[in-house]
Order: sequence, then structure tokens, then C-alpha cells
Amino acid sequence: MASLNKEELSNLSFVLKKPLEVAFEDRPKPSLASPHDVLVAVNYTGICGSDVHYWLHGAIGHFVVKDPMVLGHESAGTVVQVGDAVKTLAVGDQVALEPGYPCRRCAPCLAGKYNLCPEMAFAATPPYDGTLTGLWSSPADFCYKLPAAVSLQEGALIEPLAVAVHIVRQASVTPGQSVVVMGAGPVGLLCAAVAKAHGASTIVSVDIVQSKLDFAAGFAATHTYASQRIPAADNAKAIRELAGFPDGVDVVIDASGAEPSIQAAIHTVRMGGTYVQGGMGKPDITFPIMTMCLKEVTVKGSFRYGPGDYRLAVELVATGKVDVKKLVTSVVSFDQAEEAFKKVKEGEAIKVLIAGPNEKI
Ligand SMILES: NC(=O)c1ccc[n+]([C@@H]2O[C@H](COP(=O)([O-])OP(=O)(O)OC[C@H]3O[C@@H](n4cnc5c(N)ncnc54)[C@H](O)[C@@H]3O)[C@@H](O)[C@H]2O)c1
Ligand SMILES: OC[C@H](O)C(O)[C@@H](O)CO
Repeated sequence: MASLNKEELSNLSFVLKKPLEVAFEDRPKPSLASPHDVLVAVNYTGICGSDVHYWLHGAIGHFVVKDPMVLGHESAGTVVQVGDAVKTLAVGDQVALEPGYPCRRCAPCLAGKYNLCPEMAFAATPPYDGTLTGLWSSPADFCYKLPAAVSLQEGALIEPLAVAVHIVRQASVTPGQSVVVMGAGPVGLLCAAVAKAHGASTIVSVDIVQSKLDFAAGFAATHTYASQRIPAADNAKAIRELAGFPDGVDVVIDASGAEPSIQAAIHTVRMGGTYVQGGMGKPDITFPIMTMCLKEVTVKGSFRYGPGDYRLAVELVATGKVDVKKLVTSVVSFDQAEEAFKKVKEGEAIKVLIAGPNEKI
């Protein structure tokens, strides 16, 4: 970053106007909304499947882009201004940005589940602008200082890693357990890595794309399985046998959102095991509810991240337990943002990072 002076930094932003129509806009520089806030110059932003979905379709479920919206929410940056009440950060600190701000006053917030806050203002979820911009204003306690061992590019991967941390915590993975992860996209790969860091000794990554499984095998999986076009119970039997647990595994995580994978998951988990839904696909599916009932499966959802998840994600990277660098397929300059979205849509990349408008690459 050439300068830490707010006045010298651009606030060029990558704006979705309508599906498949984007523009670069020089937006007004944000000011601090409270003395507890900091201003961050964004260095790198990863592209998430949800950004691509908004770009292609202009909506995810009931979240509809009605007004132009800045995309992006997986970012790390450098602090360029601190509010008077901020004691934990200083100008020049490098931080991972947690991109959703809860009200802090409602029942879920006060119960320690702020990710479920109905008033959540989440970056690049309409009507809120995202972080593919030059300058970002944030409450200081939603910025996580990166230790020297963690680069700004790794910092941009903390967001999807925090998603995986939350999923694995929902699954309560403990040392020695067997874990199957459906889906080997960024979230599934990171779930496998976090499960490993929690001590899981058998980790099976399942996908329908062989190249994703090849990558998973070199990342955190002990086994991989290419899901076949056969009944879900038959895929599940093959997964259980491959894992060495013919009666079922301790934990199954879905990070695909795909109906056949969710069905296979319930047939893969053991009696009394745990299933966590992380993937977001079709809102309604046919679900093997009788099998779930007869096995007394603990079934949980997982949404974004909550208290402690970002902090643990930074720690897992800083201590070398999760190597997020391996997921970065390429880094492009800000003016290449639209091309980067096209590349992610093609499906070959794992994670593409876009440098901020003030960042030279
Ligand atoms: N719960 C949350 O808070 C949260 C946060 C971020 C992303 N997500 C969701 O998590 C999922 C994964 O995210 P991602 O970025 O890794 O997406 P992705 O699209 O890169 O990965 C999904 C993977 O699932 C695979 N897949 C498709 N059908 C399958 C099947 N039948 N069996 C096994 N694998 C199959 C795909 O080939 C792909 O590799 C998405 O559904 C996303 O919307 C949820
Ligand atoms: O990682 C966070 C997710 O991508 C978001 O929740 C997304 O679904 C938009 O709201």
C-alpha cells in the first residue's frame, strides 16, 4: 500500500448495477460512524459463491439487489484511521475484516449468537454494500489484527475459514473422530482442514468433480470419494466402507447444498452421530427423515460465524494448522474484477483474490 493517508487513497468500488452489469464507481470516502470504529484500506478480497450468484442473478432467496450494490465480503486490509475510543488497533495494523455487524441488543445477540441477529448488516447482502472498495469503515472489535506470520492475502481467507470453524464447532468434532465432508469447494476443503485441526483422524472428502477430490487429497482429507449417480444409500454404503466404518461415521458435514449429498449424508452417519448443514442449495428437498429419527442423529444448521470463530480462524492460520495459501488460485488487480468473476464462474478456480484499488500487485 503506497500510503496510509486517507486523503491520498482512492475509494474506487466494484458495483453490481443489475445482473451481469457491473461498474467501477468512485464512491465518497466513508467517515467513522462512531468513536469505536476504524477506517481500513482494503488490500485483498476473495470472491465467494454468493458474490457470483448476486452478479449472475441479482438475488439469493429473499435477498434481492434493488439498488446498485458493492460486491465482496471476504477481505483483509490496513488500518488508516482509528476512532477516539479505539484502544486495540493502531494505524498501520493489518486486519481481517468480519463483514457483518449485528445490533448487539436483541435476544440472539445477548444470548451469544449474534450471527442470528435479525438486524444484521452484512456486507454485499442487499441492501448493504460490500468490501470490493478502497476504504471500509468497521467497528474495531470486528477487525482482527493479523500476527506477523499471517499475510494480508491469507487474511482475506479468514472469512471462509471462519465459516468452516463455525460448522465444525456446531458438529463438536473431537480427537479421534471420523468425519465425512460432502463438497470439496473452498468451504468443504476448509471444514476438512478444521476437522483435522480438531483431531479428527479419518476425514473423507466427497465431491462429484475429480479435480476437486485430487486437491482435497493433498489438503486435509485422508480419503476421497467421487459420488456416483446411484441411490443415496448406495453412495453412503461405499463412503462408510471406504472410511473403514461400515456402521457409520461420527460426523457428517454438508458443504455442497446438493440434495443427493444431503440424502447420502444421513445414510453415512452412525447411530447417535451428528450431521451439520453448512451448504445452502435448494430451500426444500426430500430428506430421509425416518433414517434420521431411527438413528437419533443430532442435526444442526450452521450460519456464518459467531463469537470466537474469527479469532480461532486467525489462530489456525498463524500456527500453521490450516494452510489457506494453498487455496489461492490467482490474485488479480482491481481493474480485473469482472474478469475474475468470470473465471470463478467457470468453476476451475478454488479462490481468486482481487487486490484493492490502492494495492499494487
Ligand atoms: N452456512 C453458511 O454460513 C455458508 C457460508 C458460505 C457458504 N455457504 C454454502 O456452502 C456451500 C459451499 O460453499 P463453497 O464456496 O465451497 O461452494 P462451491 O460451489 O465451491 O462448492 C460446492 C461443492 O459441492 C460439490 N457438489 C455438488 N454436488 C455434489 C454432490 N451431489 N455430492 C458431493 N459434492 C457435490 C461441487 O462440485 C462443489 O465442489 C455452498 O452451498 C454455499 O452457499 C454456506
Ligand atoms: O460467508 C458468508 C456467506 O457467504 C454469506 O452469508 C452469504 O450467504 C451472503 O449473505
